[in-house]
Amino acid sequence: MRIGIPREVKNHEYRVAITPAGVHELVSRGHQVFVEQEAGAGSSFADADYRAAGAQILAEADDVWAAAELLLKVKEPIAEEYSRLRPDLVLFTYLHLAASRECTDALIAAKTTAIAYETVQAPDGSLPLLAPMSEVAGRLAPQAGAYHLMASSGGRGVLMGGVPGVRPANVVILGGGVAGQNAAAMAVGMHADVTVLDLNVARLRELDDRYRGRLRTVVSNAFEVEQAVLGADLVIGAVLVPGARAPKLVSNELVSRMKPGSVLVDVAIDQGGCFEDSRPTTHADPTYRVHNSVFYCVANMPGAVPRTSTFGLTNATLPYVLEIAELGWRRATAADRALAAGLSTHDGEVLSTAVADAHGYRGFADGARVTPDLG
Ligand SMILES: NC(=O)C1=CN([C@@H]2O[C@H](COP(=O)(O)OP(=O)(O)OC[C@H]3O[C@@H](n4cnc5c(N)ncnc54)[C@H](O)[C@@H]3O)[C@@H](O)[C@H]2O)C=CC1
Ligand SMILES: CC(=O)C(=O)O
Ligand SMILES: [Mg+2]
Repeated sequence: MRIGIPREVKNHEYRVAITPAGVHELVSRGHQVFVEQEAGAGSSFADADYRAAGAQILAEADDVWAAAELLLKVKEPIAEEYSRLRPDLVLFTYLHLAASRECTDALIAAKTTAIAYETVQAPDGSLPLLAPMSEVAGRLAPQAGAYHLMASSGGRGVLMGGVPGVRPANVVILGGGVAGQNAAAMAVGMHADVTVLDLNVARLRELDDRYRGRLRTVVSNAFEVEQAVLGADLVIGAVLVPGARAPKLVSNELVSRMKPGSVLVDVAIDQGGCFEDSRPTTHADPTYRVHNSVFYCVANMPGAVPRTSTFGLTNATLPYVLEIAELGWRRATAADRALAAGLSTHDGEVLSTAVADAHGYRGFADGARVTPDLG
């Protein structure tokens, strides 16, 4: 199969969809790989590294897209890329379509077959292609929060770990899944006072067992979220309902009663965000104020640590890329239900219930296809 790897174009996105080792694996199995010039530069991979692994380097993004039967990306296509979408292309990338009607409609209009990394779902319910980036974003969240808690960054002027004789920062993590657990690990490591809220008691039990009193676990409901948020210096939003828009757990009114200079990091922003006032920001301009609090809502947090993230991403995606390359998307999704769960659009139709629901597309019944009215 012909596989294309363009350079990412989103703001401060330095990841690339595959490492040279991944290219080597594909080429050694007889596939052709086309990499855009400098695509790996942000992750410290030179064109020569890809060439040595067997890739052909192409100067123009247009040529990479045109050469590809299967196009691997990191982030969803953005407006300047929509014209390159086409019906005989399989696009495999993070899509977050429930949060973007514009991108959904672009894929539908172009009749592209799109498979979303973040909804590939293993039989146990886990999300193997979201997990590595949730690990990265979760580990970054206390780091970003700690930075913005500094008075010099507009925050409350609280040091995460305090000092002997002075209280540490109060850190509240909403959602104890992959991102939440990784955020907790770092926040505990920084000696903060950490509380994790989740609906899933089994998750909280695991955390309680692992940390043996070094963090608190609380079942999530509106009352407990309010109590926790009012006491917090730093709130990290890390909830997920797979494929769907994130539930809004922190209202504008609640933020108005938070401590002045408190910081809210919304990791769940790529699914629409779990705070009422969340809107996506970029690494170039990551924060804004709501009442007296600082909101950080960067939708591609792992893009800031591209070298780590590109390895983590390729480790997870390569087995699925190989399935698609060897079998074609139809046979690959028929053979692997985890991969099939990632199918989002095909031939002008939405194949995901959660995405169709998020955009109110009419006539969608679970498992059926829907042709939205793009009117
Ligand atoms: N901003 C960024 O750069 C990145 C964002 N993400 C996002 O982070 C979010 C979390 O992802 P994962 O940790 O992998 O998901 P996960 O599925 O592992 O964990 C989500 C957790 O949220 C819990 N939850 C759902 N509703 C809740 C509620 N009302 N109250 C409390 N907990 C609730 C679930 O029980 C689950 O434990 C996703 O939206 C994902 O897309 C992931 C990577 C990068
Ligand atoms: C998961 C995702 O969207 C990201 O890593 O940017
Ligand atoms: Mg994202």
